[in-house]
This record gives sequence, structure tokens and C-alpha cells, in this order.
Amino acid sequence: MFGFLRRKRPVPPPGVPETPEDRPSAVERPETVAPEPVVAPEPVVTPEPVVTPEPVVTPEPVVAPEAAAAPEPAAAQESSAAPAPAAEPQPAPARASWMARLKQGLSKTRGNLAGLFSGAKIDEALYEELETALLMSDAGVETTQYLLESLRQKVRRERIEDAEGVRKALRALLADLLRPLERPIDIDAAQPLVMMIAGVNGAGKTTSIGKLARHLQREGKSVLLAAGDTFRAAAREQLVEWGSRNGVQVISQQGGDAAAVAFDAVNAGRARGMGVVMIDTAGRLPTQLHLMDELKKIHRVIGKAMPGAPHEVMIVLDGNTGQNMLAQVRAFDDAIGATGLVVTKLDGTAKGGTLAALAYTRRDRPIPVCFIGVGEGIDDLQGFSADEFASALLD
Ligand SMILES: Nc1nc2c(ncn2[C@@H]2O[C@H](COP(=O)(O)OP(=O)(O)OP(=O)(O)O)[C@@H](O)[C@H]2O)c(=O)[nH]1
Repeated sequence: MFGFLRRKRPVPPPGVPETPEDRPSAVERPETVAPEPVVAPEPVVTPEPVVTPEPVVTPEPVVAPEAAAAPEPAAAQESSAAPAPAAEPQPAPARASWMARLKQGLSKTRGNLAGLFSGAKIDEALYEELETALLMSDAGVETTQYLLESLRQKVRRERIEDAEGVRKALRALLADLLRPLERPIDIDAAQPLVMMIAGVNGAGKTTSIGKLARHLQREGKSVLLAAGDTFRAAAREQLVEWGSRNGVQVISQQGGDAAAVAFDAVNAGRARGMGVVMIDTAGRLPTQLHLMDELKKIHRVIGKAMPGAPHEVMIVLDGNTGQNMLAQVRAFDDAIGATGLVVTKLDGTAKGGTLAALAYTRRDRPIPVCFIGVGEGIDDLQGFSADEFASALLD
């Protein structure tokens, strides 16, 4: 069980959600290697000269929520592969092994910080070096000042007398600062739980979706993915390919409208009783206003397909981004109301301090960091823990 997934109800027995009835008919799966003998082969070959999915064109999609029970809209194609190995519960990786990877991943940020304390005296020089290290980790001026001032007070108040004590005090302060960012996702909050994923180009959206889907499968959840990145053909193929390798159904549409794909996917997810529907979207910069408008539309249309959805709106951030991450969070949050963040690529960055800035500058309305990624392997994406993060930087 991963710390970042919260359950309310008991986990269904392995394999239950993946009964054949849950699966789409072969008709809808042109890109599959699926073994089913296929009822109607037409869509397989032709890439469906897109019949213009109704929901898309109009801001208020015609199809009412009841459409959920209807068969999936024609324009969307779907792929999935061999019977999902899905619900096979695997032992959660030992937290210790994750800590080791986290520490290793954050080693560049950590190198600037943790090394300062050994054999040091508590004097102005130490505070100055700490200030430089925090700034270099991209914690930002405001957050650095806050941490240093709190540290000085704590050192005085607790009569800390050696550098080792200062290191521990800083670790505790950092963990306290980061704690409001912790939040596991409640994967039983709705059925299906609809998650919309957005972020700038190359932040790691598609990869994170793949990793999350596997974690969710391990928790016994059936997962449906929507290839909503209709701009980049390779992105669609990436998701479809990933889906077929892992036995996850993927709704996609060649050259279609992202909102239509999302709409189809949510309806399909409802009709098939899926546990989670994850909707990928194309990368975009907050300055590309028309693309931000498109994102709002996707969000709106998802709500038409299922009132209350999307239940989770995750913004994926590249950990190398540094302070610009704050502007990205603000822009995406303004557009579609972020419920959580995924910070990827913390491995290989010296800018791990940005999370402290994220916590401090948004202390009035923190947006939780639900997951962090420290590598390309499936288990390199895990739930965020303030204590673990602070410890990986300072122990
Ligand atoms: N080192 C490392 N690489 C990662 C991590 N997460 C994703 N990547 C890599 O980042 C690259 C971009 O990932 P994608 O998932 O394609 O990014 P995207 O946001 O979907 O990209 P667009 O669709 O172009 O916007 C890929 O090479 C991933 O393997 C991580 O935590 N660490």
C-alpha cells in the first residue's frame, strides 16, 4: 500500500474490476493486438474520418449525463491489450528503499545543504553559508529569510550549541513548513474517480500517468486512460503503447478534439464501472492563452459528462523549473483549479528547495504535492512526505 493512496472502502479482490464485461467491445479497439475475434472490424483499419464529436463543438455538450450509460461515442478509438494483469497486488516497495532513492535523487540539492554542518561552529559564517545554500536550492529569498530567522530563534530558544543540533533544527523547521503540502489521494472518493492532468510541455505528464496507473492497478483499481494530448501524435501513441503493454484501456482519437476525448472517456468510464479515469492533456505554457482556454473547456466538458468531475486536477511540474514553478502553479490553478501537484525529475536537480518556496508562498492556500518523481522507473514516483523530504535533504 502506497502512502499516497487513501482508501475508504475495502479493496476489491484482485481481478474483479477487470472482468471481460468491463472491457470494451473489440469494435472500439482498432489499435489492439487484442485476442477477441472482433465483432465489427471497420474502425480497425480506417482512422475514422472524425465525425466531429458533438460535445466538443458547443460549449454546452448536447449529451446529458445520462449518456454515460450509452455505448461509447463513435469517434473515439480505444486500445487495450491483453487481459489486464492489473489488479494483481504486489508488495509495496519497502519505504526504506524509497528513502534511499529519494536521497539519491535529491543528492544535488542535498550536497549544497547537508555538507555545511560537519565540524562547523554556530556563527554568522554558518548562517551565511546556509543562506547561500538555500538560495542555490531555489528556495527563494522570502522563504530563505523565513527559514533562517526561524532557525536563529529556535537555536536561541532551545539553547542549541553545536552545528549538528542546528542541522536537526533546520530539518524539523523544513518538515513543519512542508507538512501542509502532504495529502494522499482518496481513490474511493468517486466512481470513477476522474483525474485531469495538466502542465507545461515535457513536465512528465504522460510518464506520471503511466506510473500512477500501475500503482492504482496494484491497489485493485481498474483504470481507463484518455489520450487528451491531441496536438502531439507521438503523445497519443506513447499512451496507447503504454496502455497496451500494461493492459490498461486507452481512449484516443486521431487528430480530434481533446475535450471530446475527455468526454468520451468519462462516459466510457461510467458505463463500464471503472475505478479511475485519468485524462492526459497536451503540454502548454500559461502564456498561450488560447491553449489555456482550451484547458478550461476540457475541464468544463468533463463536468458535463459527470457532475462533480474532475475530482482531482493535477498539475505536473518539472522539478528543474525552479522558481518559475510558482508562476506555473498560479496560472494553472487560476485556469482550472488545481487540487494537487506532481513534481517530477527531482533526481538530477539542485533545485529541490523550490518545494519549500511552494509551501511558504502559498501558506494561505496550499496546493498539496500529491506525488514526487525521482526517476523514470515505476516506483520512482511516490506520495510526498514532508518528513521524508526534509530528511532526504538534511540527514
Ligand atoms: N529523470 C526523470 N525523468 C522523468 C521523470 N518523469 C518524467 N521523466 C522524463 O521526462 C520526459 C518527458 O516526459 P513526458 O511524460 O513525455 O512529458 P509530458 O509532460 O507528457 O510531455 P508533453 O506531452 O510533450 O507535454 C520523458 O523522457 C520522461 O521519461 C522523473 O521523475 N525523472
